[in-house]
Amino acid sequence: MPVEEFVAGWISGALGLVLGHPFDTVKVRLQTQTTYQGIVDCMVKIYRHESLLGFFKGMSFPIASIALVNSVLFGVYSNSLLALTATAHRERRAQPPSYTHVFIAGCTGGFLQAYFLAPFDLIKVRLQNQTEPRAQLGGSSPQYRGPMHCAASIFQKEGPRGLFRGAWALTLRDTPTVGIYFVTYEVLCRQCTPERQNPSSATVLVAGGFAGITSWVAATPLDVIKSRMQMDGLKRRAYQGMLDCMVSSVQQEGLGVFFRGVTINSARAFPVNAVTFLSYEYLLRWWG
Ligand SMILES: C[N+](C)(C)CCCC[C@H](N)C(=O)O
Repeated sequence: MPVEEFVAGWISGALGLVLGHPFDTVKVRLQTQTTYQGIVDCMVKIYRHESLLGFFKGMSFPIASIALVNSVLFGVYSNSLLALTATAHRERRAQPPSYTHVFIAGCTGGFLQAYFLAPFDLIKVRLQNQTEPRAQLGGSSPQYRGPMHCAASIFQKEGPRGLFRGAWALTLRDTPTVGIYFVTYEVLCRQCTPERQNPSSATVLVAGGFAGITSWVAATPLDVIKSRMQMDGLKRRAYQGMLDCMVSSVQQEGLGVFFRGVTINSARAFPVNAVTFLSYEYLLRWWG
């Protein structure tokens, strides 16, 4: 994989990420805390209590890790397609792979990236859930002072396995839904593009955006469980495991719990994934 692709993928991924992070913070809070009435209430409370900075909590680690996570996701996807169909990226418009192959390659990418993503995602979620304003003289100071401190204290208190809390739910969330992500993208691109041609920028943006929304809607039920598992054990253990987390969440809050944060997640997914796919396609065209 050329270095330029890696660097540019990181930068464009990071741009999408910064754009989407405030939405992500609201989503994580709605999924794991019961103090908010809805999206607007959550936004107003974050702003009043923690200022604009509150929306950007937990962002530095995802920016540092997106290079790794995105390259595993797209790299494994593309190489799995190569193994399944014996076509490289530049040949795929002339000889389009079947949707089954796209789905299997996507699932493989999703499965492997989940392990790289898990510790970074855990730290992001723990930091996003700290509701204390940053530096508050005389006020209660937050449990974690920053991402490194958060990682170190999880490691100390819970051991190396602690850093992978919620990783199972994350793997189950991402394996099928990354398959859905790439299939949606391919279907929409092919629908809007004459045969054997590259999709236009507008098509790539729209197909990428909708791929983000569709896959996130499908991912939301396990996303809620994942976030709750990641927050578990901070004060006291509430759940025995993933199934227990599902059952007790449904018992206490009804089936609607599985769609907590779906609206805000979709609003975030469109711009983030439009930008991600546009840069992915263009980099491969320029350097391919
Ligand atoms: C498959 N799943 C929906 C989990 C995620 C796929 C999109 C990943 C993208 N980096 C984003 O943050 O939106």
